[in-house]
Amino acid sequence: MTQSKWLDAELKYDSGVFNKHQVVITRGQGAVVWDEQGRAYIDCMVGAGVANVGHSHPDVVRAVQEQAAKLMVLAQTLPNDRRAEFLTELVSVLPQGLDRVFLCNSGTEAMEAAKKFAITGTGRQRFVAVKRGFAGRSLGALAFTWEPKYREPFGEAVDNRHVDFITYGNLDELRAAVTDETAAVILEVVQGEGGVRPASLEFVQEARRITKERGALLIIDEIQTGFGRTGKMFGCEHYGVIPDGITLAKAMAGGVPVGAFAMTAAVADRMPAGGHGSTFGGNPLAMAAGVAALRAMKREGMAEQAREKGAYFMEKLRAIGSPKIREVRGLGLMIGVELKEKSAPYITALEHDEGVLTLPATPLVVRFLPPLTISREQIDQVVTSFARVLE
Ligand SMILES: Cc1[nH+]cc(COP(=O)(O)O)c(CN[C@@H](CCC(=O)O)C(=O)O)c1O
Repeated sequence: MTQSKWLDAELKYDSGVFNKHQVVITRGQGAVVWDEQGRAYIDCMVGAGVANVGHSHPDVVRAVQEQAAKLMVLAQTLPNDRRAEFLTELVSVLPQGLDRVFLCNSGTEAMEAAKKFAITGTGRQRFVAVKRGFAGRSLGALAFTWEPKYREPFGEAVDNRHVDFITYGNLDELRAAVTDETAAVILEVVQGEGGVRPASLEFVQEARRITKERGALLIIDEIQTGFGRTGKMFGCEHYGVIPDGITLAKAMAGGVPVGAFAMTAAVADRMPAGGHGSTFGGNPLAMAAGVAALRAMKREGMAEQAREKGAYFMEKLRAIGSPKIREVRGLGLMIGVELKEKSAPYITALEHDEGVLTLPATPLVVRFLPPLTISREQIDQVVTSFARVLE
């Protein structure tokens, strides 16, 4: 079969940073995507945890179509009905007190904003981050990203001398690292790219206690755990903790790029006027998609779906009983299967032989991030396929 002209063009003109698969995906609906030959794949990748509401959710599609025909572009200095509607909708689902929002266009931008608001919000310059944490690829966010392979190519341009890294879950290291110079502790309640690792209750609750005690902020990175993924609207809800700030992106607008840093008024009010900004942040097109996505999440009870289906999915994965599986772990529909060998060949076999898309999370883990609307029948298909490739 001749290689696709679309694949040719991407391989020829793309920057080269991505390891390109050999399929060209042209369409998606719900939990399924199709390649240009019309082959269907159950998508447990969804753009690394973006399509929580499913591909091309009809409400999101309609909202984008209508808004595109009305007004797509507007600077954030000019108020807009859709943006106001989105902010109102978002604050209504955020943990109590997080009612001031900086809007941007990606997770890494949300993390950059969080860093700046934390500095002005506390007058401090040091941060505590967690080993295996992933905060984004920009030079500022990379300072909080643990994996050396992401930082080393850029040398001193990634300056993390102001960051103290602690071991995920280590209370003693946490207590020793947070001082009166600490602006914020940054952590994910489930490390996603770091291997799908849920935090312990005591670690997250101690992070909240110790930051309050020492005048630092607790910023929880919900870019991957947010919007129903873990079985609650936000991952921090599992821990009974309300942070001072939350970074958000991925699923927030049903697939249209949006990022945000949601924070308390106490933090927001200490940023100098004009101290940060974003050209595309809060644009009416993305805001319309976000309103539709948030309303669909609530109306369809997607967080509850994730809780129920996640328990079912993990139970079925554990029942495979393969000697190649070390552990099945996760929260809601944020699931990782740690193997006793490299996961890459199995991820490839799932795609090529079984028509199932998954993604890695460190070299040994197969990560499953399906739409929260995936059906139980589709889960069964995925599990059967996974059992087959493990044989
Ligand atoms: C927790 C978390 N924080 C921040 C980011 C950065 O978001 P963005 O700037 O929108 O990509 C991501 C991306 N997570 C994916 C890593 C993507 C990459 O390799 O880069 C992932 O988990 O695969 C996260 O999962």
